[in-house]
Amino acid sequence: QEPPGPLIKTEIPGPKSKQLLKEMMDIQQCGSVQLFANLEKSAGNYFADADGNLFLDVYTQISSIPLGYNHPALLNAFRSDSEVRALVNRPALGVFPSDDWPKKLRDVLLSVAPPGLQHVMTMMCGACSNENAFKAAFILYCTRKRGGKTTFTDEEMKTALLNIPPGAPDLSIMSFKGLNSSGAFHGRTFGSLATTKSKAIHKLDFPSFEWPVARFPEYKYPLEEFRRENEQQDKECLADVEEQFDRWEKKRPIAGVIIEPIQAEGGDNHASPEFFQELQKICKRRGAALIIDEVQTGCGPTGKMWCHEHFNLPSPPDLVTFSKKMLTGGFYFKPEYLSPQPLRIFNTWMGDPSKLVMLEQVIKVMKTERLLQLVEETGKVLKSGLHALETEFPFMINSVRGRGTFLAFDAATPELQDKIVKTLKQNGVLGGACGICTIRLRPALIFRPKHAELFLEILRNTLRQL
Ligand SMILES: Cc1ncc(COP(=O)(O)O)c(CNc2csc(C(=O)O)c2)c1O
Repeated sequence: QEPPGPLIKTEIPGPKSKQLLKEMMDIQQCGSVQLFANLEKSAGNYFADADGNLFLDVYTQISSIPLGYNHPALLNAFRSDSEVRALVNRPALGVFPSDDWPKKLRDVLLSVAPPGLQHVMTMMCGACSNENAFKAAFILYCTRKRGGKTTFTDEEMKTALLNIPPGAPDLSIMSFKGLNSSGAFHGRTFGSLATTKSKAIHKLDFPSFEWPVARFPEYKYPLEEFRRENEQQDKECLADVEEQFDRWEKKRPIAGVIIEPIQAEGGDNHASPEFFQELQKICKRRGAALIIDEVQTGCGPTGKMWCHEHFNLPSPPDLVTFSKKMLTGGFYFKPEYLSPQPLRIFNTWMGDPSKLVMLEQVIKVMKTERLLQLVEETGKVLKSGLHALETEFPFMINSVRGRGTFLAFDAATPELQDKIVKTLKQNGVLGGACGICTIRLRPALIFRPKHAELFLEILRNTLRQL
């Protein structure tokens, strides 16, 4: 049962969180921990911390809990004997999946596949999903280079083990970053990290690949007042994509392009449907895979199951990666991206059947409670409220933007961004920051208009306080 509203009893973080943090710092570097949760008292849209404080949560564990805390459908997900067994007998899915696994993949994951895609691989997390989507892109690129042959020369076999061409070919994946903004986030494992362009601290001290980066559009808001400038952004960025393909053709050919439908770490940077439609045409013409990273935007927060559905692409993306609210990692893909041989896209677990038991419930609740419609309805209340606040506090916040409840606004300075997030927390709201000065909203799919009104009231009081 959700509480009627936030309740802050202590300074934030409170004494128990501070004590627990001290204990944990003796075990690992956990300076990123903000609060310790009391999972028994957390309910719906409310996060309870170890000190008895209750927060309205509009950040939801970095945008990864679809139905809020302790949803009954999830608490009851492991009632039957078969569900418990899926929990306790974790299989190596690439070798000994249980006999209900093909049906689970069809009934759960393929039932919500992006339009036009009928293949899916489960994986462990967002980075793992992107790593293996890259591998699928490289396999197809090289198979095509061999004229469709699926055998390897002795030289390829030998040099692959030495990490040198031709066995380990000098190819690349292109990612995106605006000229003056923080850029893509695709994960922190080595391949995905090579395409991550949001913060230096994610990458310092780690060897990486020198791969191409194209410009991501940087729009002015409100969109309707800057149509011409923003169309010019699209034009320049698409020209940059073409130029990168030309420039890297000799040096390190681009086998794939990865892009978020909204750059969700880089500062909620948006691009138009026209930009994505043109990008897809360029990828087709250049023989590069288009990989849409829906790890943070996927599973409904923009009002559609998949954010790229807003772009009306003439054909499906080649691969779509997911994690977070989908509770399992993985990627959907076109049939040509099926590896010709087994054991090339592989790891011990290849995902986790118990997560599909939970996802099945999430999808059921999304349907029965019409949560995509609720996201649209709540998003309208939230967005118009944010527009009212940017009018009331024009020197503090600006550039309200987003789809569904996947909304954001900019603070006038990075310092003010930090103060707003900190003061919101002290006032009982867990929010999130991203990019250089953006405040991002990532509520659960069960966030209702009443929660939006409450959030807006607390945000208004916070801005008046600063
Ligand atoms: C668009 C997108 N693609 C891939 C990832 C990586 O997912 P994980 O590896 O963290 O599951 C993420 C993860 N998001 C994320 C937010 S903060 C963060 C971090 O590691 O600091 C990671 C993502 O937003």
